[in-house]
Amino acid sequence: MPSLPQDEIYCYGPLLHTVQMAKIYQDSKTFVDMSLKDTPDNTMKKFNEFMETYNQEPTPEQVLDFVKSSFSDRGSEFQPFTPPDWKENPRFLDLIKDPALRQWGADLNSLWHILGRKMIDDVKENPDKYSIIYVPNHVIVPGGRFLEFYYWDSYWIVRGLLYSEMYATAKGMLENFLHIVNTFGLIPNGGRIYYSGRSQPPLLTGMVKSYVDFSKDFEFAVRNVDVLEKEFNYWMENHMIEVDGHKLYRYIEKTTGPRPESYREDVETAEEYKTNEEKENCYSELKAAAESGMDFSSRWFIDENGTNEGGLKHLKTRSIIPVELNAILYWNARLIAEFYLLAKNSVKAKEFDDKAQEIYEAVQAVLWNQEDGIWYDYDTINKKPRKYFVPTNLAPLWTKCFDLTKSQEISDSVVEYLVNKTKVDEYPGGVPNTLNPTGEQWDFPNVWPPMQYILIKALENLNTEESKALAEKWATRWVTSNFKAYMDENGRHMYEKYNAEQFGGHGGGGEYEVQLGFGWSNGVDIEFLVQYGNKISNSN
Ligand SMILES: OC[C@H]1O[C@H](O[C@H]2O[C@H](CO)[C@@H](O)[C@H](O)[C@H]2O)[C@H](O)[C@@H](O)[C@@H]1O
Repeated sequence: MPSLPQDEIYCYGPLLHTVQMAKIYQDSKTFVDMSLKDTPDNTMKKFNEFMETYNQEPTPEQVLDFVKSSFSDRGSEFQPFTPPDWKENPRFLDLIKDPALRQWGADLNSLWHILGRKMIDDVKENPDKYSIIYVPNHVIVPGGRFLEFYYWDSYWIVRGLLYSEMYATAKGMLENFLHIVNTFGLIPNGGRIYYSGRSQPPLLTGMVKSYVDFSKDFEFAVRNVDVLEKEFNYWMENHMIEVDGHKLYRYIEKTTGPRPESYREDVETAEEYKTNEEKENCYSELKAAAESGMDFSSRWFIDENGTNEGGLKHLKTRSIIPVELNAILYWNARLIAEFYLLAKNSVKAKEFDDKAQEIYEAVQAVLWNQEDGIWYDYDTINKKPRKYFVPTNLAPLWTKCFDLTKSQEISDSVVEYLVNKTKVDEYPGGVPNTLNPTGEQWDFPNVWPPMQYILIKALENLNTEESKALAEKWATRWVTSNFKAYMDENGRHMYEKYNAEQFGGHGGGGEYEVQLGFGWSNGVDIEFLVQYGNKISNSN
């Protein structure tokens, strides 16, 4: 990622440190989302004078005055906007049998209005004054404090848009991502420059596949396959780790300093470390966890005994090989091969089929656990599988990174794992992200929409009687529980995360309040309403 003039305001440096450590906003993200009233240079000059005036020790009130005089409120980079291809009655609504659920489907479709964002022209003309990354087309965002695009969220948002027949909006978002790969060489975690040192689970190729499947616009894949290859290579070149001669991939981030959007929180987490090196190490683990999308979770803890107990000081994200990242990269390679074949480039198609095969073999050799009949993350410090439940243990089934001829055998062990060994089928509000109640947002009892999606698709892909029955049961439970939460007396809300222990409850915990909106929740519910809505009734 090239360096930008506004980096020293939004990404590192004394101004960022002074403002974030003054605790003038409850949510650290508020400040880094504000736009500049003047150029970065002039703002830095003004800041240096301000610090001199107050002997380098301004009070929080003085810092707040400085921020108010130098920055515009967050959100000022957008203009009111309705996606032009929005339709009131997309055909998917006809597939929903229950009238109350059908009305909810219509409400979900209407939420694309509220989540649509278009940048004002000034962002393109004066990008130095903004932390937002300029993109040519409008986007659908997650919602709440998340005013910009998020990489992996967009996979479920794009699928929801496609069911809503908003092909132009979906295609525009894909073009934005392709533009970003061409400009930055990677897709940042989210649409802000302070996110650009890390990515998120690489689902652009999967989004292109979804778009092509729905629209039959095969030319789009043919035209852009080289950009998808470029993104794939970014992951190959920056995330590889070898285990027993196999190349696998993990989450890792290489910039220095705390996460700008959670600066104070990260400084406090690193407080117990004395040396700069230890602190930087801690920041790197936090940022690598953010790259995974699961920030934060005991999934990334390795304590002194090699277990997942402890807290953020035990984060060892970079030393854990995550099942889903490897399963997704396998899928990317397969899809890129498919697109090269469409482009009649059989040499490239073969190259990517070979890459897929290589990842497949590594996943089977290192992550598959024959004893339990499931895949596990791998701990490279203690050289052992991490035998903890995470929905992503099933990700190879979602991306078809498994031997399809062994479906029944795998289905037997996977269903046994879910129903009897981990008992994750027993929760009324969905399958929790882990079984470890740490208070972190990606731990028990929180249930996350993308994970319900991965689990249900995994079971569907096994295509056995038992796995299909469980998939239908979980999809029904998910839809009806989310509907109950939506109809709650506190208002009509879609939440970013839900609660395994409560049918109709919503999630909490972690470093920010539960957010409303919400992009991926809407996308996942729309897809399950499409698939199972002819059977589900609100009284199920
Ligand atoms: O500001 C804290 C963190 O917020 C984001 O993470 C969470 O929200 C994202 C948007 O829905 C989602 O993609 C991610 O999985 C959530 O954990 C952000 O992505 C983090 O990088 C950021 O530090």
